[in-house]
This record gives sequence, C-alpha cells and structure tokens, in this order.
Amino acid sequence: MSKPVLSVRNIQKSFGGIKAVRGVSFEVQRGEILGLIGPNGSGKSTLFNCILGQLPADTGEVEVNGKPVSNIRPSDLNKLGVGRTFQQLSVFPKMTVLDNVILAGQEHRGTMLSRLFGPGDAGLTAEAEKMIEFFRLTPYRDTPAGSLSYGQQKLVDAAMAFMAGPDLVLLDEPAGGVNLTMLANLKDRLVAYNAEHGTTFVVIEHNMEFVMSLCTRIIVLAEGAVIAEGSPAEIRANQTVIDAYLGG
Ligand SMILES: Nc1ncnc2c1ncn2[C@@H]1O[C@H](COP(=O)(O)OP(=O)(O)OP(=O)(O)O)[C@@H](O)[C@H]1O
Repeated sequence: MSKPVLSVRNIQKSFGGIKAVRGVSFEVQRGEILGLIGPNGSGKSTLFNCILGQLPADTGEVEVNGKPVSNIRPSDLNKLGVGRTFQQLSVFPKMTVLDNVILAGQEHRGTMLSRLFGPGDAGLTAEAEKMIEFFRLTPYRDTPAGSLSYGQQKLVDAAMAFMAGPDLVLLDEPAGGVNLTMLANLKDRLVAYNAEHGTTFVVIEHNMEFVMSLCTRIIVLAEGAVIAEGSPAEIRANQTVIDAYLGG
C-alpha cells in the first residue's frame, strides 16, 4: 500500500480533568473520503484541532504525506497541501463570488497584500471561473456572496478551499444548516471533485445520512476513543455504535 496522506498516531488531549481525546490513531489513504463521527462531546472537534495544529496535543504525532506536522502553524499546513473548511462560513459577504474565489487563491499562494488591496486578477480569474463552474455557481459569478442562500455560500466556501489544489481537505460539518436540495448538490460536487482530482477528504459531520452517502470509510469516536471503523454499511449495522448513540 502507498504512503498514507494522513497519519494520526496516539493523539491524546485533556482539558484539566477531562480526557477529550484518549489515544486516537488512524491513517487515511490517497483518494479516501473518511468520515469522523460520534455523539456530542466525543472529541471530534478536539481531534480535528489537534490534527490542524490549532490545539497542541498532549501526546502523539500527525504526519501529512510522511512529514511530521505536529504543532505546525495552520499557514504552513496549507503549504503542505492541506486545506480546510470551517463550521462558520469564511466568505466575504460584500465581495462577489468571483472575487472571493480569486482572493482565496491569492491567499493560498501567500499574497497577503491582497487582503489590503483587493483581489485584482493575479492570473487567477480563469482558474477561479473554472472552479465556480465546477461548483455550478456560474450564474452567481458577479453576485455578492452574502446575498446567496446559505447552501450556495457553503459551495463558495468549498470552491475557495479547493483553490489551493490541496491533497487533503478537512471539512468541518459541511452539511450544517444546509437544506436538503443543496445538500444533495454539495455531496454530488464533493464526490465529483474527489473522483476527478483524487483529493482526500476527512469530514466531521452530524448529519448521518450525508456521512453515509458521502464517505468511503467511517471512524466512530465515543468518549475520546475510536469504538468502530468500517464502511458505511458496516457502521450502520454495528451494535457498539448504535449503543453509543442511544446512550449519548
Ligand atoms: N476548550 C475546552 N476546555 C475544556 N473542555 C473542553 C474544551 N473543548 C472541549 N472540551 C471538552 O472535551 C470533550 C470533547 O469535546 P469536543 O468538542 O471535542 O467533542 P465533539 O465530539 O466535537 O462534540 P460536538 O459534536 O458537540 O461538537 C467534551 O467533554 C468537551 O466538554
């Protein structure tokens, strides 16, 4: 088997007396869409933040494409080909969809001056237009992002994250607050992007139907530890998982 894109080994994180993550290890292979699920308080966000370097883990290592990234700055993680989307939207509401996507491309390339001087072109218009078309947002190219529906803004968010051409994208509750029609659209585009570019995804999500239909493999956390791992069908039928959700 080839080298994993993401390797997480024995991550532990406590907050005072609360053991939020208790020695979690897993690997993600190129092209996988891995779902990370678990009842409220099971440690998903804490684990995500440890992987992304936003929280220092107490123990453990994280490697991206074989390179150690423990305690790395989020901007340096970007340079290693790791993108992320946030629970909250990161679009600039008054800027057009096109300008948002161009700006994201500039930021990934490290031209922070674009924050001060606006997006300009920077040779990114054609690339941004292609991304907008991929996410079926072309009719809204020149619309201020803030006037789109919430679900459409989630698509803009994804288009922005993919402007860096990442190898690995961590998606934090992509389905949250999105209506059913847009959810189908979002899932369809993520699956298509994965198939076309071989991009690896790790997804934290509460919406079980969305996870089951999007992911190729699922890891279930409960009380900070991995309690199950398998295909969506295996997870659906796993009694330990059912008990953890009913008990939680
Ligand atoms: N900054 C913090 N300070 C203290 N305790 C924390 C902190 N962050 C998380 N915790 C605790 O760690 C445990 C895991 O929380 P975490 O938010 O990682 O779970 P989660 O699975 O993401 O939950 P949810 O699904 O509700 O978002 C919980 O008991 C939570 O109260």
